[in-house]
Amino acid sequence: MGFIAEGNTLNWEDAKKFANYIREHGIIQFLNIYNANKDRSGDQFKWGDEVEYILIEKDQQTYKLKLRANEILDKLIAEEKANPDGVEYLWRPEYGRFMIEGTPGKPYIGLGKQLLTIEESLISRRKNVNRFLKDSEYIMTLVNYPRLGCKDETIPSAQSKGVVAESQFLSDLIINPHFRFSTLTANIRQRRGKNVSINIPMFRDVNTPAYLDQTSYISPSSSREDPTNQPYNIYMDAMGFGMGCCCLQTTFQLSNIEEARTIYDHMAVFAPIMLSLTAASSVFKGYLSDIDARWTVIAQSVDDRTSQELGTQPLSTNKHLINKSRYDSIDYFISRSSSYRSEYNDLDLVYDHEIYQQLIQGGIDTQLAKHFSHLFIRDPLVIYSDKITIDDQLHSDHFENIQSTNWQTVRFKPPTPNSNIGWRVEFRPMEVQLTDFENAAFIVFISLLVKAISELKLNFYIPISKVDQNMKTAHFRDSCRKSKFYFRKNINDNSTNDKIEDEYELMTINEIFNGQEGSDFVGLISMVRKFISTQNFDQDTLNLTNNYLEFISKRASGELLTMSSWTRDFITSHPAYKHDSCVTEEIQTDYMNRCFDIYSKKVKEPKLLGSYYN
Ligand SMILES: Nc1ncnc2c1ncn2[C@@H]1O[C@H](COP(=O)(O)OP(=O)(O)OP(=O)(O)O)[C@@H](O)[C@H]1O
Ligand SMILES: N[C@@H](CCC(=O)O)C(=O)O
Ligand SMILES: N[C@@H](CS)C(=O)O
Repeated sequence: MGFIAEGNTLNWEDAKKFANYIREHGIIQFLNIYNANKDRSGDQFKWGDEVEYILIEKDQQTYKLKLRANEILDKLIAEEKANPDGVEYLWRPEYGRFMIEGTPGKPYIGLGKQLLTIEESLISRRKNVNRFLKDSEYIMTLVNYPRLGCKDETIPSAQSKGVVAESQFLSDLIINPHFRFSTLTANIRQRRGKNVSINIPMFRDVNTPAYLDQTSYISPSSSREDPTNQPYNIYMDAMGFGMGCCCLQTTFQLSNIEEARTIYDHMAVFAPIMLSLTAASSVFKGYLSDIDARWTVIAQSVDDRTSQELGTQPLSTNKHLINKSRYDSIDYFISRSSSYRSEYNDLDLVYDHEIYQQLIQGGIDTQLAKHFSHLFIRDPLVIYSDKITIDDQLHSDHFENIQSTNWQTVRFKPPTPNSNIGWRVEFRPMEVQLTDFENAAFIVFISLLVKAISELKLNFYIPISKVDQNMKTAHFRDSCRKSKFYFRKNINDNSTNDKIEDEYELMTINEIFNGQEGSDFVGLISMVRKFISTQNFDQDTLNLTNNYLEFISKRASGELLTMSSWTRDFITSHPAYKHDSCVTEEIQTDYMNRCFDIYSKKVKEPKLLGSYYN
């Protein structure tokens, strides 16, 4: 969840008048934070996870999205307010009125015995919410509700075409009632000048017609010339289709700013790899899609760029031609470590030159100045009317405003003013998994990897343009088993003698994790094992991490399916499936039943989980 405050928000016409003010003061606030914290060192390795859930109501026949997560959240937050230091979990709003986000009550410290508690914490986190649910209500960790946008999929049932999203498929009622979320929705749409337009390829099965109108998206008046009305295309028109998706994030506090900058870069290289390995979203708006991951759907769902910024009209009122959505992969590496080479930053970075100068004059080095002046090409979207003039020494609201609406694969997070929190990196690409076992496995794996990078001085650099190509590849159907990703051949090598093109090659996810036959590349699982061998883990922790690593190794090898592939298999072999890409209510119900039975251990699903989840 991004930066949130109480109060009234400005509509776009009013908000844009303050854009320059917010940016300028956002940078002043950042400089204050930077100067107070640039030399801090020796911060503990603290870290945490964020898991997003959807709220479902199950009756005998169907599963529907329940639009009252906000009511449950009110109760959870009341408990937190009454006992701020004593609650085991922190609960936060998410975009959908059917969503909720949970994090540990306090960050974990160090790596060791507490790894044993992660899965247990995820299990009891659900129970913590269950206390406030009715018998027929459940929270599930599904990336997206398969038929979101089809008729009658919510309780209460809701009509489309509200004034906020103006969507022909989604009601405004699905948006969390906190002002942040409706303001984001309306202001993105108004800034852009029209509805967002999300287009993803449909899976073309033998009976899939070129034009499908299961959700009647082809309105009688719309023409086949319309880019949103192309054959074999799934068209969605609202922020909720993207930000209604759930992810699994992890955040790490590193010992000092330099370590954080280095971890940021290496984890950015990992983002597409982990997106592919955790892929868990292959159905959108009731259709089987030809992509396996949510990322592009969210990217398109919050793309507020104007025609000028997109280059279809000459720049006049806007300042920059912008190559990506606010939600996208990062464009720039920021580390000053010895393994960094400027050639890795091979994208033509768009950044605000005035902000850049402000940062340089404030004492920031060119690399970090470029990073933040790149984030600050964006306008603030949510401005709270009574929090415009604030004390820049005490607050960071304006900085956080821009920072937290740059939803990128990794986020470099400076310390929070007036707190003991240090420099952090948030890893954001992973898709949430069906079971707490899988979520725990990925949380633990990423935490071990982050530590291994620092302690074993691993080097994952490849040119950032190749990371972008990997990001595209990660979406391909079954990319985890079938695609190849650019990856560094020698991750122990921090020398800089080779030609850049000789440093990397195309590898499968299996090779990246399990090593390459006939080469020195041993794979990440071995690297993480090597790191573990340097830690004095007790036997229980060793057994646990071993179990998780074996599971991840099998996902990577393709022996176990990703949730996306498993979902495709389930749907295409369902007796009611007509090989026309349509996921009907009947199929969805059986699918959700199956997910539910797997999660609650009523059935085993070895194709997805092997024998690891019993
Ligand atoms: N000092 C810390 N170091 C590392 N991680 C922390 C620290 N404090 C909290 N976290 C973890 O960071 C995650 C996000 O917490 P935080 O309160 O920073 O959220 P946020 O600002 O809403 O994040 P987001 O960047 O997702 O908008 C949680 O997993 C939490 O456990
Ligand atoms: N739900 C979003 C992330 C929302 C956020 O930025 O907190 C995702 O799946 O990536
Ligand atoms: N949850 C995200 C997307 S709406 C945020 O609050 O920034």
